[in-house]
Order: sequence, then C-alpha cells, then structure tokens
Amino acid sequence: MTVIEVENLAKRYGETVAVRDVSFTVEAGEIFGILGPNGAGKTTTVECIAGLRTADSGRITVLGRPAGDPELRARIGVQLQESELQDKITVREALELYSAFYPNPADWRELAGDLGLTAKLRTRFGKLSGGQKQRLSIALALLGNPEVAILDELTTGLDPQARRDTWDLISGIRDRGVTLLLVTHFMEEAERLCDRIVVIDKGAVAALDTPGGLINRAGDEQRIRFRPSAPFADELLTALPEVRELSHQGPRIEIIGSGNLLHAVISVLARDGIVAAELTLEQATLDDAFVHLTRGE
Ligand SMILES: Nc1ncnc2c1ncn2[C@@H]1O[C@H](COP(=O)(O)OP(=O)(O)OP(=O)(O)O)[C@@H](O)[C@H]1O
Repeated sequence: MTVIEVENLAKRYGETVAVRDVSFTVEAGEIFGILGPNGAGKTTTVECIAGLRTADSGRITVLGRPAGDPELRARIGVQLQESELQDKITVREALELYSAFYPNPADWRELAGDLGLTAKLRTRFGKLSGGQKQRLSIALALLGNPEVAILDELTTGLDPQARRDTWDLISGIRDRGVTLLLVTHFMEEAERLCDRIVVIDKGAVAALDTPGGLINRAGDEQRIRFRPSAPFADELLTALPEVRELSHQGPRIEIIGSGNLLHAVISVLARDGIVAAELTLEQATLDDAFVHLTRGE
C-alpha cells in the first residue's frame, strides 16, 4: 500500500527555487530516506508532506488524503529540525502537554521508558544533553501513535553511541508498523536504516534506489592492497580480466579492478604458494555514490 505519494512537487521562496520537481512514493512499513547536499530542498519537501507548507504546484497525498488535510494531523508524527522547546519546561510537562493535542495519545510513561527518558522526567529541557533533547523530540513525534513519522536530521549532533542507540530505536518504531520518512546527511545511517533512498539535488530527484542499488551506480571499482610473502611476476595478476592496474608501493602491491577481484587474485597467488599478508579491500560506499550523483553541474 502506498502511504506517501509526491508528484511533481515544486516550491519557491520568493526568487529562490527550493524544490523544482520532486516525485516519489513511500510504501507502508518502509523506512524511506531523503538524502542530499545542504540546501537541496529536503526540509522543504518534508514540510510540504507534513502539511506545514503549501506546495506551489504538484500533488502530495498521505494515507490517501491531500497533504495538509486536518484529518492527517493526528496520523502523522513530525520531528523537525530545530524543534526547540522552552528551556524551563520539564520532560514530563512536555510529554503531558503534547499528549493533550491528540485524540488517542500513546502512554507517555511507556514512551519515555522506551526512549530512556524515565530518569529525566523532572529535568528541564534546557538542562538535557543533545542526545536527550533529540530523544525527547522523537518521543513527542510519536506521542500521537502516528501511522507515519517524519524525522528530519534525527541524529545530527549526537555522539556515535547515541547515534547507534537512535538507530535501534528507529528499527523498533518500524517494527510497530510505523512508516518512516527520514531526512539525513549521514551515509552510514541511510545505508543501515533505509529500505530505499531518494537523492535530491538542486530541488530535483537525482536518484531513487535501495542503498545497494545506489552504491552500484558509483561503479564496481575495487582496490586491494597487500604484502606478498614472496616475489612474483606482475603478469601473473595483470593477465587476469578482473585486474585493471597493478602498482608497487615499497613492499606492498596495490591492485585496482572489478568483478570478483579478490577471489581471482587470491586464487592465482595461492597456486604459487604466495600468501597475501596485511590485506585490505576497498569498495565503493554510499559516500562515493552520493558524490558521484551530486557532483558539480
Ligand atoms: N523560509 C525560507 N525562506 C527563504 N528561503 C528558504 C526558506 N527555507 C529554505 N529556503 C531556501 O530553500 C532552499 C532549500 O532549503 P531546504 O531547507 O529545503 O534544503 P535542505 O536540503 O533541507 O538543506 P539542509 O540540508 O541544509 O537542511 C535553500 O536555498 C534555502 O536557503
């Protein structure tokens, strides 16, 4: 079932074209990522989906209704960038206050427990750490028991451990049947969490694929480095169809190639009783794919 449908979305602020032409669909139960460089139009896109901004043209439906429909308010949970609360409000007060906005709120105590906030219920917002603030804003986005949650840059500013904890949390939210739309700058995050990713660049869709599919577009090039246990003739390896380049770097050898490169190289060396010590293999990453897709004009 399609949960979010965006068709030819366009939005400008005065002279600035924030979104030129964006289309994609999100299916029920997916974790769908929006990736793109600064100013690409990601936040504008999700704000239009959440009904917080009106599109200039194009069509957006969420759960079969037009974006902005009042009926959607309780069915979409939104955690947006810079959703700062007042410094003096306590965690408990914020949770109670937001609960009152919804007809069928989740049990805020349970949510606070799931998000590791129980010990902080009496703490004022201004005294929370970055990670705790982030977890509270996720809790507030989930208070209404939404069917769709929109999370914008949810782990920006978090340390690596807090980021990993948040990833586990997001997977847990999906397991409850919530469809998730994530805006992120972190490739590793997108790769780990998202079923599919749309890359937006300069207000338009640059690519839409699974993380693996995007990586494949960056090319199949691989780089192997190792120290051979005994000298051998370069031709032994350069004759392989998988090998494109071979170079010597002191005692180490670097090979660039594609296909089943590692297996081909190791098999040939093994035949001559040569061991490849200190072996490393580099493959294209989502970072490479991102740069490849959004590079220059
Ligand atoms: N309220 C606004 N008024 C005027 N221009 C805006 C406004 N909001 C965004 N813009 C401009 O629209 C463009 C797209 O901004 P948007 O915030 O949607 O991009 P983004 O991809 O979310 O960027 P970032 O990754 O930096 O958050 C940018 O050029 C931005 O400066």
